[in-house]
Amino acid sequence: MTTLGITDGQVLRPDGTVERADVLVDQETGEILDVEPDIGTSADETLDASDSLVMPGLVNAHTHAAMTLLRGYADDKPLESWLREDVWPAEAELTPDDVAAGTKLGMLEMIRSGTTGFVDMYFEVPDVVAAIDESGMRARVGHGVVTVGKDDEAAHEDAAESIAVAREFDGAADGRVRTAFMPHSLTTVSEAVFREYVPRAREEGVPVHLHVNETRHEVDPIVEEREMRPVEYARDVGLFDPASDERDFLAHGVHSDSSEVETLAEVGGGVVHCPASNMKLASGMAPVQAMLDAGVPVGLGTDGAASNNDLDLFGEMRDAAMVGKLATDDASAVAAPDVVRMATEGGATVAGLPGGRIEPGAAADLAVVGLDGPHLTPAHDLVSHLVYAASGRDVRHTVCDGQVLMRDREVLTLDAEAVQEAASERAFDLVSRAE
Ligand SMILES: N[C@@H](CCSC[C@H]1O[C@@H](n2cnc3c(=O)[nH]cnc32)[C@H](O)[C@@H]1O)C(=O)O
Ligand SMILES: [Zn+2]
Repeated sequence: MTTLGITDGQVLRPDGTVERADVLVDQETGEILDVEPDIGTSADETLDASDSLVMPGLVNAHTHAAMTLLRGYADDKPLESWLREDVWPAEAELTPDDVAAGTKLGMLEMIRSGTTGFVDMYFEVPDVVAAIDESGMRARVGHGVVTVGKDDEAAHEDAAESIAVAREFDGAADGRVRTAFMPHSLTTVSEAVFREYVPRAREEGVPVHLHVNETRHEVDPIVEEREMRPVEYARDVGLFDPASDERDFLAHGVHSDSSEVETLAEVGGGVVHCPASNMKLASGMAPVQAMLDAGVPVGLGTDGAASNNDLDLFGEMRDAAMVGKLATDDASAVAAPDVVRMATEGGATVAGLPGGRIEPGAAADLAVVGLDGPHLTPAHDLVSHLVYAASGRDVRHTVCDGQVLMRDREVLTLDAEAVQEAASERAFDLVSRAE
């Protein structure tokens, strides 16, 4: 057994308390062995956590990692015109190598800011998986299906590809990669495709992940045509089935009404709250406190870097807390401890990934946050600091599956300079092809 010891830090425990302890990790199983004072120094490899907080690695439960290539390419527009006029034309030009380069850039940024696991909906999934394998991160990935504007044959091909990659790559990268069937949304994928392919996802034993209730524009046609709320329609086509072993989960849920919140709680449907993307595209604000109160599993996501515009989950935590209060006119809503839980354990639960808790037997997915900056002084309450004062730049070390991905702010698994250079070059080339 080779061990990793994270020494001399304070540790954020699953109940939200903080205690002085070392964390000892079995690097072969990737699990935490123990959390006790003074147990780390004799480990094979050590990480210094003095003046730092060891927290569960953050989980970005909804993103499109390769969209880093379109960061800052089209801003200040609502979702529908942003997608149709700018994003989709550029994405039509993407090559597998572009997607690999953009995904690596996204992972570099995520590792730098303490994220250890993510959910990725995109295309060229084999290349995405190869990049994840290299980075050492954990992810649930899928091929996003869009059928609007396609003939029947092309629509079926797209959906069949999503099922095929979900089957092929589940368990890849030593089990760090899991998969899902990922229809883009209830309005960009036809009813026929849902009815035919959701059962196939069930046969493969993979969950379904999609965008739901993101904008009013997406809700209205469903309510008008079907006289059902979107979550109800989703259930009608087979999603959020409590009898399924897999947890289906939706991104956004902005316009979910109280009946939909009830339903999601009842059936255990997960929600990924993406506050920055929802503010930037003026989509609205999800009823997050109501979801938490009802017992809906909630995680946090950045969405793609083109609608955020970064992948730093510390920013998401602050946004979630701030807008959660503003939207409900209640300063006690979406409180810091709940936000930290959403960004860690909540995201892991929603995405069905290990991690999110620092305790013996849990996956050793960890972020070590330096506390020595003036903006984190004095340390009255470290959970408060994580949400309201810290940023991803405060992260010193990142560990996933027991392996050190970043030591002293240097990413070990990806060559930062080469990744940034390749992504810039490909991004400029991509947009010039699209124009
Ligand atoms: N196979 C599909 C690709 C779908 S991938 C997932 C898609 O979600 C898009 N996307 C990114 N952010 C958002 C959002 O906030 N809402 C809805 N879609 C988004 C993204 O641009 C990408 O096209 C095709 O042939 O077009
Ligand atoms: Zn999205």
